[in-house]
Amino acid sequence: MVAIRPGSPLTGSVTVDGSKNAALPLLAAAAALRRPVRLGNVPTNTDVETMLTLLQQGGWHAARSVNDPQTTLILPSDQSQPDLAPEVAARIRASYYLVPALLGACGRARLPWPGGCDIGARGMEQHFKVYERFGDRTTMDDRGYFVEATARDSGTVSVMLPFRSRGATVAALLRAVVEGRPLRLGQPNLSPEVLSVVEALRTAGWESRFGENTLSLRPPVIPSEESVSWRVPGDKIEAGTLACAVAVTGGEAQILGVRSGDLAPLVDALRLLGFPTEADDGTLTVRARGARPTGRSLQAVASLDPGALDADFEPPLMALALSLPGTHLFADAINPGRHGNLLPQLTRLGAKIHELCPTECRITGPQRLSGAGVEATDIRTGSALAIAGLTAHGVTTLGGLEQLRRGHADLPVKLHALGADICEVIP
Ligand SMILES: CC(=O)N[C@H]1[C@@H](OP(=O)(O)OP(=O)(O)OC[C@H]2O[C@@H](n3ccc(=O)[nH]c3=O)[C@H](O)[C@@H]2O)O[C@H](CO)[C@@H](O)[C@@H]1O
Ligand SMILES: C=C(OP(=O)(O)O)C(=O)O
Repeated sequence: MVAIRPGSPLTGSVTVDGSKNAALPLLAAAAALRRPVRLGNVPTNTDVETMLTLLQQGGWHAARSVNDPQTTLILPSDQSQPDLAPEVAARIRASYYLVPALLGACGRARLPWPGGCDIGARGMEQHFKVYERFGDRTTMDDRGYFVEATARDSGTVSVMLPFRSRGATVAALLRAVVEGRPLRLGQPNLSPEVLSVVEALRTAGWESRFGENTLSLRPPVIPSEESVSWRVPGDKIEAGTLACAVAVTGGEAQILGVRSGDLAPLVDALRLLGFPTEADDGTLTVRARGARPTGRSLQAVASLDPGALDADFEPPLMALALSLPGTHLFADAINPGRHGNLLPQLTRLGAKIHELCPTECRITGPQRLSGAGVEATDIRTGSALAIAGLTAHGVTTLGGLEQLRRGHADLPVKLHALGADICEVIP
């Protein structure tokens, strides 16, 4: 566990890791492509390490470069095998991204129900609808699901998603890649993580177009087996978390290595609250020293719509808002169990939170928090508690670091580098 105490304002600069949630589908895309892929800026958090283990189990060569451990080489499978160790695959949500690659390599995929953050019912019936549109047979039981490729057609596959699921969008893209078929996808998820996959496929010769309501993909005119190089974008959520930590302490810092466009809703939120914030040329600058909170009401509503607030920004913003004047609204109906994880932990620090319903709450600040023992019950609950601990009077001990490390290789180290009073303690 780590112990956190309030201290001086966070200052300096720090570089974020590659994004876990972009790295996971890019690794699966590399496996689906059946060409050598050199992927740079691959973070070392445990979910990504789990994904690399799964690729190796499936027969792919997936290894970090000795000279540059952030670069991973993924080579096509010659000895594929579709039955990945269920206890490993069940650790992460993103094991479901491997279905298309396994279908391409073995014609079938058997996986356990996905794990990952325990933040409410997390269905995947839209993935199965996607596979069925490609002619695959799907079966499921208590332990997991089985997908089998049956059809060998070549025309365009059209799929209309009922909502903008990131997982189902990636499933459709990668299934089209494996089958070499054009895809027309209605109501796609257009998050930066999905667009990173689209961009990567373009470098491999796939044509793609998208507007707000449709995403289309076409195979390369001349297929190639040459290697391609991709790069995982910087982690927007890690950057946003660090920005909230800087703001809560009244500090001033530069957070490097993240694309400015990925941060627009977070930057808007910080500015609305009164923190001068710029995102330019891969650098997020937060100047909270001497900043006057506006007292304006933040409405942090998680959404899957293009350009809207990513659900994973909501917890760090909630931790920040507790220290600010005004009445602020928070909602995450995408992950219906998130508040059930986060709110009781913040309450242990003395936060007064008015729950409007299980997925919506109102906070009126500023509130004075007191240090206590808390638990990272999911990745973003962990990072929000680290932020809250920076202002809570006394010592906050944060346990459950294995959850935090699933998404961030070393968030406490980065906070320490900015001057936070945070250290690892043996319980
Ligand atoms: C690995 C990864 O990138 N995880 C992110 C991804 O999760 P996740 O992979 O769950 O995201 P999706 O966009 O696919 O799904 C969002 C929600 O829709 C529901 N759903 C989805 C598909 C389906 O077939 N049926 C169904 O019911 C689930 O309740 C799910 O929680 O997006 C969430 C919301 O932006 C983020 O909080 C997670 O950090
Ligand atoms: C919810 C998250 O991850 P996962 O979907 O992998 O559980 C997350 O990254 O915050």
